[in-house]
Parts: sequence; structure tokens; C-alpha cells
Amino acid sequence: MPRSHDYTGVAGSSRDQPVQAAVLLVNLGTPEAPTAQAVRPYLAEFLGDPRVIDYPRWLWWLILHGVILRVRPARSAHAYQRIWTAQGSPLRVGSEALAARLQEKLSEACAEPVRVALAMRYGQPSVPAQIERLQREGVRRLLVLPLYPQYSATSTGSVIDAVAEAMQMLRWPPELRLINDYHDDAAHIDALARSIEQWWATQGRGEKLLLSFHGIPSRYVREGDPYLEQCQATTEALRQRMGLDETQLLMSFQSRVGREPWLQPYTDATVRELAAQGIRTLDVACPGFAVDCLETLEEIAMQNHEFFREAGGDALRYIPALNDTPNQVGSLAALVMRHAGGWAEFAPRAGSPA
Ligand SMILES: C=CC1=C(C)c2cc3[nH]c(cc4nc(cc5[nH]c(cc1n2)c(C)c5CCC(=O)O)C(CCC(=O)O)=C4C)c(C)c3C=C
Ligand SMILES: [Fe+2]
Ligand SMILES: [Fe+2]
Repeated sequence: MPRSHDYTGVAGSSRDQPVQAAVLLVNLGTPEAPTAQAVRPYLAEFLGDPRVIDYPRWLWWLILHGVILRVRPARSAHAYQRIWTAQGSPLRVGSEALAARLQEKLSEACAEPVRVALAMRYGQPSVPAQIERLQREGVRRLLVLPLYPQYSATSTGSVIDAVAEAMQMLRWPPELRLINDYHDDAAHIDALARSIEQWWATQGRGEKLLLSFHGIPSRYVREGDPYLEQCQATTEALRQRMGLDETQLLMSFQSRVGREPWLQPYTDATVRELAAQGIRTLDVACPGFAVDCLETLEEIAMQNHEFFREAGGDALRYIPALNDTPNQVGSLAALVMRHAGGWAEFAPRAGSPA
């Protein structure tokens, strides 16, 4: 089924008043369908990115095309089938919903029309395509917000590459700002804490709270990637904000790929160990993901739930990502307006609540 990638959140603009400023949200990207055929080109682009896998190109090309792309697409497609919705991939649906809510919020809060658009780092709509389109529509100021709270060269760094590539193709690039990370932004930490507390208020509280972040190879951290430090800082800020200590709020890393050691402790080993220690109900949140996706809905809520039960636990309860909730829309709107300081379009509108 063909689908349109022409996501435009143009509320607050009109033809006679060209939009001058825009926010471009960028998320990872996701396959077009939960089939091996659709997952293959997605994985080829993602795992072919030297920011993600830094092996010598010729060697990696042989491994990727000779082995990985023969086996993994079918396995990943099966995982995607477990979470696919009538509207499509949760990552796409959730990112589009967040962009639409942020558009509404900024239209209310900002002095002049500000456009919100969404791009995907891998797949469609691509970063260069969206920047080129915004430019055609008259945007002269662009704020890029990668939807990764913690900076990693493998995620945020790769978005920066794509933005740079887009800039190279323009004769007159827009004025550009880019948010590197928001891992310790007070409004973001507050949004996370409130979402967990609100979830506890309706579901009750488990015996422990585990924060599971996407992993990366440990070597990348040794070589200077600040990702681990930023995950630790987010965790510590949440402990402070929620009044929890290291025994009540734990942290681990999920989604390991390949043979190199990744950041530890691993999430799957941690949930098994907690069950073995006698924990029966475990709450898990994934603050590294702005919107729910394969890694939260399938890997945590399904796979790790099963690991926890096999090891003797009763229930691993996944606390949803911030998604398009007022908690997240409010904290991201404030973040954007702060980073756009000095750009008149983003100044608070007189009498606006934000
Ligand atoms: C939160 C930030 C992310 C970092 C850092 C990250 C690093 C990273 N990922 C892989 C390999 C895979 N990741 C996959 C899925 C995936 N990863 C992120 C985010 C980060 N990855 C998201 C949001 C998703 C979900 C996508 C979706 O469609 O829902 C996958 C694909 C699925 C699979 O086949 O398992 C792979 C592969 C590496 C190698 C890496 C750092 C080196
Ligand atoms: Fe990933
Ligand atoms: Fe995974």
C-alpha cells in the first residue's frame, strides 16, 4: 500500500505569509512493512552507516552483504510483525503524532508561525529531502532536534552527518542550529519522573525500577563517545528527582548486536538476575527512546518480560515512552524555544501560557 511521506505540520502558516522558521525533528527510521523484503534495505542503510559500524568498509561490506543481510531481515521482520499497528510502524506513528502535537504547541506559544517537520535518518522522508523542501517553502532558520536525549556518535552524530550533507546541496543554506542532547534538561527529567509517577498511580508500584538504555559497543565510549556518561547522568538526575537510591532505581543496556562487548550490565542478564534474587514485579522504563518502537515494545515488553518470567519473576511491566503526551510536548517545546533564543519567530507570544 503506497503511503505519503509528505508530513507537513503547517498549522499556523499560510501561503501569503511564508514560513521563515522551522523545527526539524529527526528519528531513526523504520521499515516500510514488517516483511523481510522491506526490512532488508532498511538494515542495509542503517548498518552500512560508518557511524554505526566503523569496521573497514570493504571488510564490513562483505560481512553485511554476505552474512547479515541474508539472515537478519527475516528475523527482524518477525519481531516487527509482533508490534505493527493498523497505522504502520509504532516508531513512525508515534513520531508523527509527536510532531503534530509539537506543531500545535509551538503555534500557540511562539510569536510568529513556526513550522514543525519530521525526518527519518534511515528511509523516508530523509533529512536532505525534508530540509530541501522546507527551504523551497521559504524557511530561512532551521532548528534540528534529533529525538535522542543522550548524544551518541552512532545516533545524533549520524543525524549531524545527514544535515551536513543536506547543507552541501543548497546554494543558500538556512541559518542552522542543532540540539546535541537533552539528557539532563530539567523539564525533560521532570517529564520522565511525572510519567513514571502517573503510571504508578494507576498501575501500582513494582518492587524495583529498571532504566534500560539502548547499548553501543564499549569501544566507542573508550574512543570518546559521551553516551555512557550521559545515560548515567540521566539516571542520576531521575534518582534525585524521584528520591530513589541505587538499589531502587537500576540501569542497564539493551539491544546488543554482534560479538564485541557492549555497554554493561546487559538488560536481559539483569532482569534474569533480579528474578533469581526473588524480585517478582519489576517496572522497566526506557528513557533513551522518545517514542515507543521495536526496542521497547518487542524487546522489553515482550522478550524481556518472558526472560523475567522464565527466571521466576511474575511480571515485568513496561512503562511507555513519553510519546506525544503533554509531558513530552511541553518539555520539548520549552527546549526548542530556549535553543532558538534570539530568533524572533520563537519568542514567546504575548499572553501565551508557555
Ligand atoms: C536510542 C538511540 C539508539 C542508539 C544509540 C542505537 C545504536 C545502535 N543500534 C544498532 C542496531 C540496531 N538498532 C535497531 C533498532 C533501533 N535502534 C534505535 C535507537 C538507537 N540505536 C531505535 C529507536 C530502534 C527501533 C527502530 C524501529 O523501527 O522501531 C536495529 C533494527 C532492528 C533489529 O534488526 O534488531 C538494529 C539492527 C547498532 C549496531 C547501534 C550502535 C552501534
Ligand atoms: Fe539501535
Ligand atoms: Fe533489538
